[in-house]
Amino acid sequence: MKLITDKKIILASESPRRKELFSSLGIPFEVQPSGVVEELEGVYDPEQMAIAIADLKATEVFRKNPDAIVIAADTTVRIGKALLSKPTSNAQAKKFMKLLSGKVHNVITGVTILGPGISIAFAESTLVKFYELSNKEIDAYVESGDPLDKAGGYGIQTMGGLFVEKIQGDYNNVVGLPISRLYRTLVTLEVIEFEKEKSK
Ligand SMILES: Cc1cn([C@H]2C[C@H](O)[C@@H](COP(=O)(O)OP(=O)(O)OP(=O)(O)O)O2)c(=O)[nH]c1=O
Repeated sequence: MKLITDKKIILASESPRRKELFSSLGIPFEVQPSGVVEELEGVYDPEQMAIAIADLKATEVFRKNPDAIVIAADTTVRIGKALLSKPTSNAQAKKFMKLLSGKVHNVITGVTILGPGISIAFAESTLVKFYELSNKEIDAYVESGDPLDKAGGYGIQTMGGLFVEKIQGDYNNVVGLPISRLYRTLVTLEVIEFEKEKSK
């Protein structure tokens, strides 16, 4: 299958994982990180919050590129009533790991698509269950430096994947971009289409 587009597409993200996942569509795109400070006032549920932050990122880049289709995302981890974004220190990353140990959490990614006449957002949620973690393995994992650029303080695609007992939902959503749902949405919006096979 080959996908094509006649639009200028911008992924408003500095995340290498998002870039890699978006590349799987096989269409040309540019990367322009938004530089937005991810802070929001007010009370939001996790889905609303992930979408609101994705909106901020997409809006900032769309303002500078009003002819483009701009796609932004935000990932957050919810456990009980707590929302875990990226840990700001190793000490906080250890706290996050202790909270997640032996429990089920949600990984929620909000996605916003903006373009001329297009404004769409959705949130995708994946359930992840961690095994019970020992203090030794938490310390060893956190000292590796892996948690600091990742929501919830772990990477399912890196050694954090060793802690995962079960997952229910889209794996790529945990990595940071629900690419299958995004692909479907872009097809529905006619931003991307299938290249017709040339008749022989
Ligand atoms: C839970 C989890 C998150 N992550 C990453 C995905 C995101 O890059 C990051 C969540 O932070 P975000 O704030 O969503 O994204 P970002 O700051 O990295 O990039 P940008 O805002 O420019 O798009 O956590 C993993 O790589 N693996 C995981 O298992």
